[in-house]
Amino acid sequence: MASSVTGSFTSSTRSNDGIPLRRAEGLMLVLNTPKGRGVFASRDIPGRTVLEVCPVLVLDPVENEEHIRNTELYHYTYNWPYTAPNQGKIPRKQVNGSSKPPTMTQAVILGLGSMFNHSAPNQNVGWERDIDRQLMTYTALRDIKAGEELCISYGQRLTFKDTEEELHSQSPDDWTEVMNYIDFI
Ligand SMILES: C[S@@+](CC[C@H](N)C(=O)[O-])C[C@H]1O[C@@H](n2cnc3c(N)ncnc32)[C@H](O)[C@@H]1O
Repeated sequence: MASSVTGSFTSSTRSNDGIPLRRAEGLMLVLNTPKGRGVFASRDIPGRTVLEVCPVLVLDPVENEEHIRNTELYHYTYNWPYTAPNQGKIPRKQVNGSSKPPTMTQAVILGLGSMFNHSAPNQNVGWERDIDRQLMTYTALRDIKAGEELCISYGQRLTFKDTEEELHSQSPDDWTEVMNYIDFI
């Protein structure tokens, strides 16, 4: 990390106009689950609780394709709509030789957002992008009991073997059902 951060604050950093960042009480990181690390509830969490508001690092699409895609970090990124900086300026190179400016890229979610594992049958956390402010908000989709893992859905194209694959037959046939949960928040 660049070492330009110092202990001093400018007048603008004392402003009250900032974005409130939140992390709910009762979240814990468990290190050795079958999915690697995971986020669990250490107490009951009511449905609709905002679990975390996470700042986002939006990646340059070319850097993402040429570099990040070949690293472990790629498994932690989310699809993110891309707007070139400086109104209409396109990245220094196009993605995969395409003649069109990219409209999508990937983003790294800072904070706990990158620790939520995937569960198709037991998704209990929804996420919502705030494109303009480069934030991701995670919300409990239902009441969550102490001891439950907090899981999002990564969708259907996974880049790893899902430890819950055998449970998929019990997941909703109709994915609009899952979208309905998400509308609930
Ligand atoms: C965003 S990270 C989640 C945190 C990760 N478990 C860790 O320890 O850093 C995504 C990675 O977690 C693992 N993972 C998440 N959900 C999984 C699942 N249902 N089955 C197996 N592995 C899973 C995969 O290795 C995946 O690439």
